[in-house]
Amino acid sequence: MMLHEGYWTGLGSSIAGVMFMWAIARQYFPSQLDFYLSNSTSKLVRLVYPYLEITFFEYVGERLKRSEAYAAIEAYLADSCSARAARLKAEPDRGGTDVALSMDDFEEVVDDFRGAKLWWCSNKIVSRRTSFSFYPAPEDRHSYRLVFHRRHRDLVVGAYLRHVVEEGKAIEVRKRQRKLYTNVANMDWYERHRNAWSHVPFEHPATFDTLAMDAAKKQEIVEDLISFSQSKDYYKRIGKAWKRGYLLYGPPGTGKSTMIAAMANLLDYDVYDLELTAVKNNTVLRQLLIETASKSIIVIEDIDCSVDLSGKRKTADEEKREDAEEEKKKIAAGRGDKEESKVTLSGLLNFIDGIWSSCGGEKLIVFTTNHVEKLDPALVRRGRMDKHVELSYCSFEGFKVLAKNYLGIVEHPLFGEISGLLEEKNISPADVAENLMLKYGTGDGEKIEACLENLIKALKECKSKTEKEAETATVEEDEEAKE
Ligand SMILES: Nc1ncnc2c1ncn2[C@@H]1O[C@H](COP(=O)(O)OP(=O)(O)OP(=O)(O)O)[C@@H](O)[C@H]1O
Repeated sequence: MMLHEGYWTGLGSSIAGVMFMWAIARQYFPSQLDFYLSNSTSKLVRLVYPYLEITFFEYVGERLKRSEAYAAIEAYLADSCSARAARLKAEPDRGGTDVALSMDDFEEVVDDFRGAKLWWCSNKIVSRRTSFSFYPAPEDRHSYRLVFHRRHRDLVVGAYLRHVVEEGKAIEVRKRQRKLYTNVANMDWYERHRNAWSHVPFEHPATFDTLAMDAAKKQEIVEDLISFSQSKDYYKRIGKAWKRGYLLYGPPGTGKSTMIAAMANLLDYDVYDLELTAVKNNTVLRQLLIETASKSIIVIEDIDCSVDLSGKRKTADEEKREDAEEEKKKIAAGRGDKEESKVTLSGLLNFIDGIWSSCGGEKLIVFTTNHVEKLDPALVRRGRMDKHVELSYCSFEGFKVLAKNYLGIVEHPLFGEISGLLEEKNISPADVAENLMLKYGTGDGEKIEACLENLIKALKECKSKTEKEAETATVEEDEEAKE
């Protein structure tokens, strides 16, 4: 049927009339109209589409921080549902030594939870790229969308999401490549990453099994660490930050660093090796420590050599004021960055007691020293350093652990002589280990015997315990006399 020209003209002016009335109405009753329309539209949609959706974006807020919930969902879906996904993407994992599979963009998987069916979909909002850019635009927004029936709302919002995030976090911990962080980075790294910590994969093989020390003491430490790592609820209940301080002390080469590696391996923690002498002042120290993640050990080795242990304790505000004044003086004098470290004992104590409590949980802080007697009692009092562990010269029990590690033996005719010598002489486990390296002789039996003979020789050359004690006493007397 042909419509004549007059029809179109009439229709055009009617639409224009309706639009004019609509514009007038919106001007006088804007909110009432919007409410009425959206309400009736959503009622209609709900009637025919009984599903709800929740979207989890990768970056929240100012895009500064990756959402922890998103990361946990990603790990959960990669582990539990990706087997069912048709399209997967592969990325290098564990420092590039492995391949990690996860859901590809715009892929869907179905999950089952207590009889409820849930659909997950991975989305990406691709941002516009300028024609001359070769790089992926940083504004690409990744998200996961969860779709479920309205009747499962309470189950999903309560138990299911908790289950996904908890499972996801546990998977992340299991699969992550642990890291050894250091703050002694070059300025290049700092400029590029704006992060004071640089890191390498943490791959130290030490375990408590291979550590030479008294078996009962070792057992006590292992139990203490495990109980700490399982005490989240306990710390919450008593209102204390989930942290524990360890002080490891003893002569050089007795296994303090080795024990820290064994602790990290036991608990699956990262290690932050904090070189205090490279920290400019207390403000930088605070920043560094705030940037440490949970499930980690913060290590300050040779604490007696790293911080000025003299001086009275100051409050955090006094510390900040002093740092600012120091900075001003430096600028006025036109001095560069290569300054001596200005970290003070009170800066360290303020951190352990104060800000420490508010920056994430599950952290161990470990101090090591060869001279426990030099430490300020305030630094190592219980509550700050909860556990004091002495690592000492090699006992026969310790030697047997090393003989098993290095030579693969638990008995030998020379053990008797070695046991007698170890009772008389002071030798560090590091020196024992050095002598047990299979580098002498030919056949296995001959090599082992050569190692043990070598150790006996080294032990005979060591000073006896009484000689050593007398020597230490004389040095201390001389130092006192000088003072
Ligand atoms: N108790 C021990 N059990 C097993 N191996 C040990 C032990 N003590 C030392 N070693 C061996 O000696 C080496 C040096 O030990 P480590 O660095 O742990 O000693 P340390 O007490 O930290 O020394 P320092 O005070 O000089 O830093 C280690 O690599 C390890 O092979």
